[in-house]
Amino acid sequence: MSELLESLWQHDTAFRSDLFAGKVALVCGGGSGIGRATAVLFARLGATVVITGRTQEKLDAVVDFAVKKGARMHGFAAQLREHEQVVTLFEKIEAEVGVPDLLVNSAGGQFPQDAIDLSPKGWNAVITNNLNNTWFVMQRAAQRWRDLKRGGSIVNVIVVLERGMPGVAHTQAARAGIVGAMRTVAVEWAPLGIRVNCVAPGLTASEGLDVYPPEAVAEFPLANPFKRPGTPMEIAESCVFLSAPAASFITGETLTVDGGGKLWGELWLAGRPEWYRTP
Ligand SMILES: CCCCC/C=C/C(=O)SCCNC(=O)CCNC(=O)[C@H](O)C(C)(C)COP(=O)(O)OP(=O)(O)OC[C@H]1O[C@@H](n2cnc3c(N)ncnc32)[C@H](O)[C@@H]1OP(=O)(O)O
Ligand SMILES: NC(=O)C1=CN([C@@H]2O[C@H](COP(=O)(O)OP(=O)(O)OC[C@H]3O[C@@H](n4cnc5c(N)ncnc54)[C@H](OP(=O)(O)O)[C@@H]3O)[C@@H](O)[C@H]2O)C=CC1
Repeated sequence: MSELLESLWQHDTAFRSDLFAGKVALVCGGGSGIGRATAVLFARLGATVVITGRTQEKLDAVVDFAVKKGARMHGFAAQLREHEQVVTLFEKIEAEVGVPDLLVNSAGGQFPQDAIDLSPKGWNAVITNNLNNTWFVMQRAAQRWRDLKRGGSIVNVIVVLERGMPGVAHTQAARAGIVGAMRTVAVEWAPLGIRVNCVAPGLTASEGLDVYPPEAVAEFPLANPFKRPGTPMEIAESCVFLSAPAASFITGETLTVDGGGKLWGELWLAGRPEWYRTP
């Protein structure tokens, strides 16, 4: 783990080292994968960072590393599907750290299953985990910014929607909901000085891939024309760009970071069905 964190810390970046000095960044899902890379990058660029997720130990490992590097980072556990926990989380952050200026929502996940077999409980679990949690957090941030008469930036990490994604219909539906909400509030919240954007990663080498069956994993190199997964830092750089002043005129937009997977590639997350095998 410390090797991985060290490589994130050393990774080349185009951004200025004091870009976010004086800012507080909240990264949901910051204990692993894309969220962890984003949190580490914010910390390297001078932000005070708060990471959240359900598992305190995962958060502590990232916080301990960052603090040893001289960065300012805090880890507060929360179940973001529960609105009350989101409200309490914001109260705790404001009391102990300060009001976040920047929000990156990278908390989420799903399991692979053919859509025809999804149970109502499984559908609801994934919708709640990817639509409700993101919405609760972005709305709470916006409410606090409105109350305090200050703006902010929100970046939601979603999935690529253009071609559908066999094996994860539930998550596609949830993320499409986020895009609809994002485009709507980009207009409603512009007068409040709030920008809202999404980053849509392609296949990315994170712990999150551990839930996919071996036959799906074996074909992951077919997901895009580079024939490799992206790295969490390749996604993090886009999250940070959209949070930065360099993106001050960008709102309601989705930035796809998928190595061209939208244009060429195949991804069968629950395994390739017989019909789509070559004869
Ligand atoms: C462009 C490329 C994109 C593709 C690659 C994408 C990769 C990633 O997104 S990686 C990132 C994310 N990380 C994860 O996905 C983490 C793993 N997933 C989960 O934690 C769960 O899937 C969860 C999101 C559903 C967790 O919700 P929770 O409410 O805790 O779920 P339960 O375990 O209680 O299950 C509720 C219900 O859901 C059904 N179900 C859950 N897992 C499976 C499964 N593996 N297969 C089939 N059905 C599943 C099931 O109905 C569960 O109820 P019970 O039957 O009563 O257990
Ligand atoms: N890796 C990939 O190929 C791709 C990933 N994505 C999306 O990007 C996002 C980040 O994924 P990635 O970093 O790869 O995967 P990870 O599983 O590593 O990251 C997801 C993080 O979200 C946290 N989390 C999940 N559900 C909740 C919840 N209800 N409340 C609080 N925290 C939660 C998890 O922590 P904990 O379990 O401790 O709560 C975990 O740290 C996800 O939305 C994912 O679906 C999109 C496209 C491709």
